[in-house]
Amino acid sequence: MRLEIDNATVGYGGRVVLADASLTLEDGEIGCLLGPSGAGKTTLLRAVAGFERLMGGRIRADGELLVGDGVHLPPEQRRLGMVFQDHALLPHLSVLDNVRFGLFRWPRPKALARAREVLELVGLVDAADRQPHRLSGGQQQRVALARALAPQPRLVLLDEPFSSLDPDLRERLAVQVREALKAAGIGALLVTHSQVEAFAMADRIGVIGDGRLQQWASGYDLYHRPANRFIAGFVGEGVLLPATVVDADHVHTAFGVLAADHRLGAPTGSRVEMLLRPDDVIHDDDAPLQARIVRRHFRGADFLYTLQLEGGDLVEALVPSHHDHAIGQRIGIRLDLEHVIVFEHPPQPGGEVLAGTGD
Ligand SMILES: Nc1ncnc2c1ncn2[C@@H]1O[C@H](COP(=O)(O)OP(=O)(O)OP(=O)(O)O)[C@@H](O)[C@H]1O
Repeated sequence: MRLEIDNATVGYGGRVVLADASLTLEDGEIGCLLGPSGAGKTTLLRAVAGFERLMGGRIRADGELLVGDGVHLPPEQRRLGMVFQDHALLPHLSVLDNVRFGLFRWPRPKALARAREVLELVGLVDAADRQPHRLSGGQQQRVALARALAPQPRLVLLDEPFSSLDPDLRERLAVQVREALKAAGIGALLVTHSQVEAFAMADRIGVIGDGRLQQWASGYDLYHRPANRFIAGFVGEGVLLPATVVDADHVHTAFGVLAADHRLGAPTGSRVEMLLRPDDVIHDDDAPLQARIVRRHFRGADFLYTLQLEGGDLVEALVPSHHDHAIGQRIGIRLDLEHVIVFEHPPQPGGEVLAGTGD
C-alpha cells in the first residue's frame, strides 16, 4: 500500500506537537519515524491508525482519503495491522490461537492455514502449540507481528516494538522482522528512538524534532547528506569544522580547499561549518597532514580517535583496531570524500563534536 501523509498537523487540546509533516511510503516499503522522546512520533503513527484526529492535512492509502478534509475513517475500516511495545498476547491461548484470534470471521481451516503460514514467516511454526509466556521476549514480539500480519493488512504499524528487549537482541530482531515483512510483501511504518533499529529495518527514515519532520530519506542519506544541523547531530557521530567560503562551490578548510555538496549562497570569506563523519577521515602514514590523538575509544573492530589538528580544531577518525596508537601520538590523516556537507551559518569557535544523540 502506498501511504501518503500530506501536511499533517497533530497535537492535543489545541497544542500542536508536530506541524506540516509530509511523507510518502511506497507499496511494500518499510518506513521509520525516528526522534527524541516526546517528539510526536507515536502521535503521528496513531493518526495513521485512526486513534488520533488530525489538526490539519490529509492521510491517504493508495489514493483513498483516510483522514482530512472532513473525512475520518474509523480504525477498523483502514485495514492496517498494529504491533505495540507490550505485544499484549493472550496468556491463556496457544501461540497459534493468538495468531488466529483476529481471523474469527474466516472459515476455520482457512484461518488455521493462514495462522501457520504467518508463523512460518516469522520462524515460529514449531512454537505453535506453546503458551506465549514460555517464549522469549523476542519470540513473543515475533508472534505479535504474525498476529498483525494474519488478516493481510495493507500496512503494519509498529510502535516501539523492540524497546523492552536487550539492545543486542533488538538489532537482530529488527533484521528478522524486516525479512518477515519483505517475505509477506507488506509494508510497515515503525516508531523508534533508536537509530540502530531504524538503520537495520527501514528503507526510509523520517527524523522528527523541534515539532517538525526534519528529513525523510534513506539511512545513507541521513548520515551522509543530512538536511540540517539537527539531523547531522541526531544521526551518527562526527564533527562540525569551521570553514571559509572560497567561491560558490568551494570552501577552505584545515584539509585544504574542498568542493561543497551544493552551491553556496554565503559570500566569499564567510565563515561556515562543514560536516566530517569519522569514516570520512582516513588514517594514512604517508599523508602530509598530521594530527595529535587526544582521546581514543576502543570498539572492538575499530578505534574512534579524537584528533586535534595544528590549528586546534578537533576531528574524529574511525581506524581499524590493529592501528593501536597512544594518546598524545601524532598520526597522518587524509579525507575520503568527494563533496563536503556545508552548513551556512556562523560556526562555533573551535568546531563542535557532535554527540550522536540518537542511540
Ligand atoms: N493523550 C495525550 N494527551 C495530551 N498530550 C499527549 C498525549 N499523548 C502524548 N502527549 C504529548 O504529546 C507529545 C508527543 O508525544 P508522543 O508520544 O507522540 O511522542 P514520541 O515522539 O512518540 O515520544 P516517545 O519516544 O517518548 O514515545 C508529548 O509532549 C506528550 O507529552
